[in-house]
Amino acid sequence: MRKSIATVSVSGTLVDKLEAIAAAGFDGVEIFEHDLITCPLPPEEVRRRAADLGLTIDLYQPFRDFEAMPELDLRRADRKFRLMERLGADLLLVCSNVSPLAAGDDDLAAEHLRLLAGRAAEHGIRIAYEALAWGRHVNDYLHSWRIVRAADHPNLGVCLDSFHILSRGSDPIGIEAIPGDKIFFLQLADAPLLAMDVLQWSRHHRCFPGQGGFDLPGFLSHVRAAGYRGPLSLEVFNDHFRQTDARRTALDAMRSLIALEGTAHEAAAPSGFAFAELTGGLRDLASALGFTRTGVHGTKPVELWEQGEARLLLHATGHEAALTAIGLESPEPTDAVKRAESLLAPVLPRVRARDEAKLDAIAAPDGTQIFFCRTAQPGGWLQDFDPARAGSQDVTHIDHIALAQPVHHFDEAELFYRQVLGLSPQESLEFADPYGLLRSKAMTGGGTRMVLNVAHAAGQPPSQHVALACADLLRLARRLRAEHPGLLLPIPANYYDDLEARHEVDPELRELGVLYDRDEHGEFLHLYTVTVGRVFFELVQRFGGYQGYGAANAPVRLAVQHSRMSP
Ligand SMILES: O=C(O)c1ccc(O)c(O)c1
Ligand SMILES: [Mg+2]
Repeated sequence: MRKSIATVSVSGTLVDKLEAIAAAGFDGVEIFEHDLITCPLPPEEVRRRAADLGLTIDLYQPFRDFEAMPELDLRRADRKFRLMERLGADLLLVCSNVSPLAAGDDDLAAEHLRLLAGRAAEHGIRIAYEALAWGRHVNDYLHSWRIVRAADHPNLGVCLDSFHILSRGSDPIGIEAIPGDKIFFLQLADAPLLAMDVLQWSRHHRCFPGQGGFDLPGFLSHVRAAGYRGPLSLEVFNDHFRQTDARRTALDAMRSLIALEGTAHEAAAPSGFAFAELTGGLRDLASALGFTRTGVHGTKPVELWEQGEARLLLHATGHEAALTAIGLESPEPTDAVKRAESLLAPVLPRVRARDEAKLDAIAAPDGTQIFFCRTAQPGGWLQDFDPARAGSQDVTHIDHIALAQPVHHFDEAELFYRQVLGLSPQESLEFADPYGLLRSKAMTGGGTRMVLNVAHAAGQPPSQHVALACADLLRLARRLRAEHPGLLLPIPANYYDDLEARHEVDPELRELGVLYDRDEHGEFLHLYTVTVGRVFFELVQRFGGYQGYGAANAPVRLAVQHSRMSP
């Protein structure tokens, strides 16, 4: 289907917006009135720019507070029709009246809309009537359809907007009863499931399909079943997207539509971590945690450090320590890359020596490289290392990797991990940091657990971490406390006073500085190393079916990390 987007969804001036939207591959735009009014170019010039960029102007909007007013005002409409002729737009969105002066009279609303459609027809223009979720009398899509049906004019149809329909909890199955050719326009937006005033929710928190909690695939299937043939158009009012780079937002918007349409290449979710790649000379830390250097890369200054199934690729270079790449176990790496490519993720060029294993990599939104590997396969990536097995077995595998995302790119990161990698978002959590509120969301599937955290600008502790699963965390903690004093993050006694008030726990937790959590499935022990550069390690042990990440203890970790950063 053709793909469009409302200019309100991206940042910049109208010309910036059109350029970014065209660059992302959209076919058309909805021009938001505010963007035109504030634009120095005459409508004819906007029309020419859009055409030069290969964009059609699919809709002009919004026309407000028209129907069922005490006095019919066609003068304002006439002016807008003339403007639309100059702009080359032939569809006007009329949203349901929010004025206290409007009458709750469907016959009058239908009569007014019929007259409006008649006047529009003289200009070759059609009217799409949209029920705003907060409309004074008309706030439900079936109500708007009843009025359109009663008005019975060929130039009048409905505009369906997924936000208005799903935010009110209306059942979208009713869409199938609307004739497809009476659905003049379709606007798509997702949103996080929030309990708040619906107008505020709509104007600030809409997001692209797949970034929120609505069932957009289900919604779209009803619209398709109705026989709608027009464009899929994104209309997203979002405080962050108004501020971020328009090209990046437009590309993300396009990615969300490709995923929603279901036309991306299919690939299975990764089944776990093959490796974590880190720069900045973390050898001493790895060694203290019981990792052994088991290989050296044939051609690159990279060492393989292993323990159980946990593998670290360590660069010796002296940059600030940072996590630069993640290897994911993928049943079919070629499919994974094809899916990523079809969803517009940047595929990274790899320079490799002739006999090295082929590794396919893409870039995540924060620049982290993601490699798709089949470690067990003969000739897999491990062949590039000269192996010598040995070492301790306290750590069994990588449990999860947590990456801080800039606040403006959190939604983009969520969409990436969800659609490109096939992970499912878990509950969004918030916890107090001494200097901010931290948002965190786990993305999981097929044995892979990623945690995305919001990075704050002000004094945020470095926050990339690799969590290592341990067979016997207390044993490892005893050894680390004895042999490497200063390696583990100290935990305040007040934490244990509170913990012991809530649960009967082993007093050794306090001695060792081990943190504790539990959920309805099981228990969790964890602790943290001090931070080196941007990176720290977490050691975890899950008991029973514990599903979480110790988020309840995150405020304690953050406070300790902050106190260590200050002089
Ligand atoms: O928030 C609004 O006013 C508004 C305007 C036009 C729309 O299409 C819409 O969905 C909301
Ligand atoms: Mg709308």
